[in-house]
Amino acid sequence: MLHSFSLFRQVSSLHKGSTNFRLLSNLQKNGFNSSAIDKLIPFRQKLSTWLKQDSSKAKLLSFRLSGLGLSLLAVPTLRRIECKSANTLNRRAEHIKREKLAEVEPGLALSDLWALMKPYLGWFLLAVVSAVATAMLNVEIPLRLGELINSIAGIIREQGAGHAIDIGVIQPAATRLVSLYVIQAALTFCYITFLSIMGERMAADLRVKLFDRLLHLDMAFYDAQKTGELSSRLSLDVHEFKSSFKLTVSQGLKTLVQVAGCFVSLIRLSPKMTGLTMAAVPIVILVGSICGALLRSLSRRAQAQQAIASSVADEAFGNIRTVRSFAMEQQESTLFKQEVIRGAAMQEQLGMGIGVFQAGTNLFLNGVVLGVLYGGSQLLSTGDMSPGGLMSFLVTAQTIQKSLSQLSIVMGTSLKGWTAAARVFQFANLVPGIQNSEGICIPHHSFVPDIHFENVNFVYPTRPGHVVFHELNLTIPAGKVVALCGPSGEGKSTITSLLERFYEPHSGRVTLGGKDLRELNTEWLRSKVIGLISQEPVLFHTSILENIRYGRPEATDEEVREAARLANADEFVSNFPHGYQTIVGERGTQLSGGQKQRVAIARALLKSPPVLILDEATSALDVESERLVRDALDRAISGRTVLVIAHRLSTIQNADIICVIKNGGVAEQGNHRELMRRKGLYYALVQAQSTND
Ligand SMILES: Nc1ncnc2c1ncn2[C@@H]1O[C@H](COP(=O)(O)OP(=O)(O)OP(=O)(O)O)[C@@H](O)[C@H]1O
Repeated sequence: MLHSFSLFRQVSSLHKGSTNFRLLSNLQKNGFNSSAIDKLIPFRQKLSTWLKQDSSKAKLLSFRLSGLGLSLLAVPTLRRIECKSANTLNRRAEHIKREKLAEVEPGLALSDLWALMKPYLGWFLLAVVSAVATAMLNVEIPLRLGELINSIAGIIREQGAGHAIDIGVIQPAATRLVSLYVIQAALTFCYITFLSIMGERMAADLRVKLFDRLLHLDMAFYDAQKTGELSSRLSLDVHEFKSSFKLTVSQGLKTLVQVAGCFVSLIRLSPKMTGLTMAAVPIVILVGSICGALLRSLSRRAQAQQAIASSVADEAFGNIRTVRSFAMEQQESTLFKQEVIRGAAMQEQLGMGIGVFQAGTNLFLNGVVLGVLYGGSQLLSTGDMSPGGLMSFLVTAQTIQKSLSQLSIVMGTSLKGWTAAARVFQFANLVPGIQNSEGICIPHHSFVPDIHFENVNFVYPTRPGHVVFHELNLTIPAGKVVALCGPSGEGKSTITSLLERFYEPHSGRVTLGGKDLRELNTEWLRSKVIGLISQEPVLFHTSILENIRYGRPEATDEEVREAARLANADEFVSNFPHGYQTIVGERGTQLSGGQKQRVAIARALLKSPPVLILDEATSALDVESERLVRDALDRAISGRTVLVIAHRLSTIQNADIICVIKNGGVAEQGNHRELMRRKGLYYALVQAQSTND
């Protein structure tokens, strides 16, 4: 208890946004659990953020409570499902759910929307004009209809019943009406087409902008995001925004103009009846806004639930080999089913809620129409209104009724679209901390690729409580092979990430060729200087040829073959029926582990980088495969500055320098013979490994 209290006091003394490396490093060395520190720091930061944002949190809370009426309906159904699946992987789903519900919806800046629409303003104006004109015609048509009925009624009155109507007399009114219908059809075509063009182009722009931005964001961003979430923003959210934009502008604008125009028409037709009809409006607005709030809350929770089901599926597909090898298909399927049923139950309730709302609204508004009919017949009998006038009043009132129910759907959809756009722009507006194209490229002739880590302090942004490096100093001389070894989780891979500038040191610096990495052009650094051969070779779903060429698209087929020959890959690739054109699956399925590694080595060799990082494979290869890979690697490293992460110490005995990484720094260094003589950490590691072997 005292221990925890002292830990909390020490952690609480950290300033927000800063990392006290000495303190954290001491806490870790003294046995404090880093995950406990991790938990406390965000807690402290969350608390202060909560206090700062209290007003918006309060709003959110009241919004959630407003959904209580309908969420009560959901409880019994969900309980039943929960009981059935209590012994499945619920905790994973619970975790995802907590994350989803804790997400605060981002806001949308109008300037972002404006920037997106600006290139298509011409289409937008044409669409708006056509939609408004269509709406005005919708107002005008009932009046013209009334005019036609009045002229027919006039003829019948003049001629008496039983005579055929002289078409010539009603022709002008009929022609006007037909022309209006034709114009209305043409205008409808125009606004739908213009909005379609604009919506599709804006959605394409948004997708491209978002994808481009995501590709350039820092690694720290990816540490905190799920890839499924990113693709959902690229596809679903953009789609939602596009559809709702089109609907809002076309139907929303049209209905608003229609309601306003129809209202004016009603007053012109009969101010008295308009006054009576309008008495119903406040009731509609009040009931509409209460139901709207309830439905919005339910809709948000239903959407979050759907996202949970998608996350479960994404994880299962992404880790399909693990799922298979632990025979967890049934459990994964049950978990997915449980989340899908839960989502479906919520969607059903939402559907039911919308049904109740719309049925009630229709019933009420139809009652209003009956009232109008009753009032109208009274006015008809006193001669205060013509039959055509009553007909126009009824059609106009019904147009308003339809428009209002249309408007409530449009509002729901535009809210969804607004939220979706906000979510897209939330990522599209992020600025990468590490800019790719800024900085210098050292000319080839004066470039000596020696690397220095000088007093580097580092924590991962997603784990601010865990110090990875405290005052790390490490030198990798040009043209030498430096191997990193040490216990697991001590930071060997992190050194390579800092060298590739995936992350920035908190303090201290990393230099290459005498220049701080921050001064160098990152694109040049990654594409021309550093080559990486990682533990898990990553292949794309394309031909072997294109996989090797990845990173140097301008390389000729012959250069690709030459790289494959050096990497001992040419022979097995040529033996495939389609040779270099063989398509490999997303994760290089249909290639063996050793073959994948040799393709990855060929890819790195094609770049011919002066600095090579080798994250040695831990996966066991058979003797022949290992010999081929090792042979390829020996060729790959000759004449280069090489940083090797060694998992099996037997592979690094010939390295020029071996560094043991421990406790946030280099604990020991020298060549194999020196370190064995010293009988220190390296010696102990070698002993431990040979005992295990
Ligand atoms: N992306 C990340 N975000 C947060 N913490 C990370 C991340 N990657 C690694 N870590 C943490 O940083 C520490 C160093 O990890 P690193 O992968 O560099 O160790 P390593 O020595 O290469 O381990 P191994 O030998 O097991 O591969 C570990 O405690 C790890 O949990």
